[in-house]
Amino acid sequence: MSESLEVHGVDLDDLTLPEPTPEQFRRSLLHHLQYTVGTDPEHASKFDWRMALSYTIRDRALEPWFSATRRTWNEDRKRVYYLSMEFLIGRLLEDATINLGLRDVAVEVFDRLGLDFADIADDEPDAALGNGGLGRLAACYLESMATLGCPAYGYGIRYEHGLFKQRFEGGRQVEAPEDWLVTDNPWSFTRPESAYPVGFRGEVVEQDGRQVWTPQLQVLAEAHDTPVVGYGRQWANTLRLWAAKPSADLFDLERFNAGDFTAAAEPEAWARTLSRVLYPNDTTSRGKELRLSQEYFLTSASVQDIVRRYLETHDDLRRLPEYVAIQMNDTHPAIAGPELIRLLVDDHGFGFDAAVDLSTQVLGYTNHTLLPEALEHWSVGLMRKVLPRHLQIIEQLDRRDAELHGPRPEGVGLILDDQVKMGDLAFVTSHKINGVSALHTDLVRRDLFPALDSLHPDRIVNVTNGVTPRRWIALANPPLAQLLTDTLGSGWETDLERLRGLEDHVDDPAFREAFGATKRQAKERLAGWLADHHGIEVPKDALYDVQVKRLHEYKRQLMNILWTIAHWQRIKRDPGAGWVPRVKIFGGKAAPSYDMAKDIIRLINDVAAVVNADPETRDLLQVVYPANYNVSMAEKLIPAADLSEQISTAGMEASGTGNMKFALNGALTIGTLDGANVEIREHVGADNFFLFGLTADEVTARRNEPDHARTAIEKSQAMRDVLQAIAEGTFSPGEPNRYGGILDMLWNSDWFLVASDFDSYDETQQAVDRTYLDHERWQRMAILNVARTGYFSSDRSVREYMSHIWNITPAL
Ligand SMILES: [N-]=[N+]=N[C@]1([C@H](N)O)O[C@H](CO)[C@@H](O)[C@H](O)[C@H]1O
Repeated sequence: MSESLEVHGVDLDDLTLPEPTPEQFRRSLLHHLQYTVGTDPEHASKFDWRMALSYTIRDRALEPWFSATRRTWNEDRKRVYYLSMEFLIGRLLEDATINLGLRDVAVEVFDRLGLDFADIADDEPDAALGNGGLGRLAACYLESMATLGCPAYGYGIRYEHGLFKQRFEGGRQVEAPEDWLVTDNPWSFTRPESAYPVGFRGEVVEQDGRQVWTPQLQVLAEAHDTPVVGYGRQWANTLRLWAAKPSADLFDLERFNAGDFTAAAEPEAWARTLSRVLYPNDTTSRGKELRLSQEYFLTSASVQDIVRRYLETHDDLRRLPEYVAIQMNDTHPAIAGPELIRLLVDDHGFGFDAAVDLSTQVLGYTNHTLLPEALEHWSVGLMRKVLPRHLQIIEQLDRRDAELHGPRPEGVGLILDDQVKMGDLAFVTSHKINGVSALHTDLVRRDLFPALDSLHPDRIVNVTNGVTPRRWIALANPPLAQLLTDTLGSGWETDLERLRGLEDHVDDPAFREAFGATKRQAKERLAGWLADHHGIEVPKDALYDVQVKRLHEYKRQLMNILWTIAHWQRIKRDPGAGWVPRVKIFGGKAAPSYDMAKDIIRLINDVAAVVNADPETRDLLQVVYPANYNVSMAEKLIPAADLSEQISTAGMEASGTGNMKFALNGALTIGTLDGANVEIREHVGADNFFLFGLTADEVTARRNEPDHARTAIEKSQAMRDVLQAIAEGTFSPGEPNRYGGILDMLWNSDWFLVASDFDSYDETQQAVDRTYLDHERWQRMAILNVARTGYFSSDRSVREYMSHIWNITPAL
């Protein structure tokens, strides 16, 4: 701390904690066990120790948090505000411990107490406040912003229930409410002083030439802050999650006194639903009023908080873009444009044009998908009902845009066919729009916003996704992390391009052996965990072939399980052919209303039941599907993988981020030229990537060929044998038609081209087996994958956002 600061006569420097020596750490831990958790070592449960440890680590997070906040205020630094309906954080304890440089001390202290740090850390529930890649990306970006010293706030919703818990009954997915808040959350601080009214419905009347909106309903958004510590303990940012609270006047006392108790509580109950549960759809928008209300709840509370903070030290809102950047994580917070314009015009007297220009300079929009069903649009009627003032602003924006650009091409406009198009709204109210991989950004420009791109040719830029190496290597894969430090020295954690130094060691047999040992360790750890937590026994010396991600037809888990059946049939035909033992590992949830995805889950489990019980093949092929895939499970699965399945229909996976995590942990990718696979292959080299399948343009062409599915199936003996087996009920004894829907789809539509890519996928899988048998060659390829994927650090992505979109320089 540079100059000492006195507040209330307290020298804040006096508050700093002593260096965390093992002894000091032990004392602080036992202090919290006794005085914060309220128990003693003799009676403490795993939960008690975990809470005491969390408070001990949290203490250390507050220093970089306070100093970062003070520096940002004192130096009047520009801040970025990352608005996202999802933050798939996972667990925080071990991540914070590593970023504060306290893992070794903590492990040592728990050893001396006769306890196991990892076991205690495993007791923490995941904060599953997201569906998949989009939510996890937001979490990786927050951690990178803190590590880089980029002043930032993450704004999200404090869902009482995150993504549902998944279990299997008879192979079928069954959902149960997730309840991470059932026990105290040691990482969050309630900020009742930071609460904002958020209005809904009601009407807008013109008074003295001004539009005055009187909401019919109003809730309170209460802030809950979590420190996000950067690696190195130099900086920490804030994740502010809003909880919906009924404003006092919502309880209808009159009705209550009239004895109509439930009706009296109704408005209150409504208020709470705003932050009750996360919508479980990944890349699908359902257009529900509650979802729109949740999106506005998040956005309005956040934009009010941003303007309030700015006006605390600035009085000229025209300079807002110099101090504030707002990033919209997909269209979910796209109402931010109209909301900021509303505040500037209705509360701060700005003219409409000036307000629009100002907002556009402040806002950035990231598009994460091209899937039509994921592009949000709200009916004009619903928008008028829920947000009448914002609809006025959107209509005015649309008129203004038409005036500015003259007659617009067909299909361009914010409101079309009685629908408000949130993608177009986000585009016209942002100064930069980015896609999340090079291929995706090209498709965003060519297919999603061609007209707007030609009107605003400088707005669309690419920022390829990234992942944080702290969680996805240092935390998830300690043996590999240690080998990297032993080989490259420390520092790779914050400068991942240094992994390239491994290329100098690829020819060293001792290094290859050590590298191989880290993979074996990860496999043994996973096998132990699967046995203990899922009662699943897997061989340790097999090729671990892993596909973990949300269940969606474009991600083609179906093609993977169909190939697994073909492989099983091949082994049965010739068991002695020197097969590479394989463990096929699946993980992933389907949106509860996505029936086809749920059928695919059931098929995978049905195939597993038959294949795993087959005495002829079970030593050569196992299929496992541990239920409830989440961030913590990914941290155990990804380091153990030999083969990473990134097999989406080309042009449909905007980026993928699991693909990056697998490559950084030494898995080889079998994949299509889709999303970031393209760039991973460019970085690791075509020789170190198992490519197959149609390209994005070939996909478009193939879809236009009539009967493309039937043609492809008739050409593939292997696929026909697989479909035959399914149709005969091999995997659904007594119910041969169980998968009639899937078979019908494959023969007659197959929009995701499973049949067209099957043989290419099959040939490539056989090449994988041949390569795996050449142990040294596989090791070399695996080492080169780690060495050449430093580019996919989220630090690199965030630096690009800072320079190309947010115009912010790091404080560190
Ligand atoms: N929504 N959404 N989009 C996704 C993922 N499903 O969350 O965003 C992820 C993060 O950008 C992408 O990696 C992924 O390809 C894309 O489908």
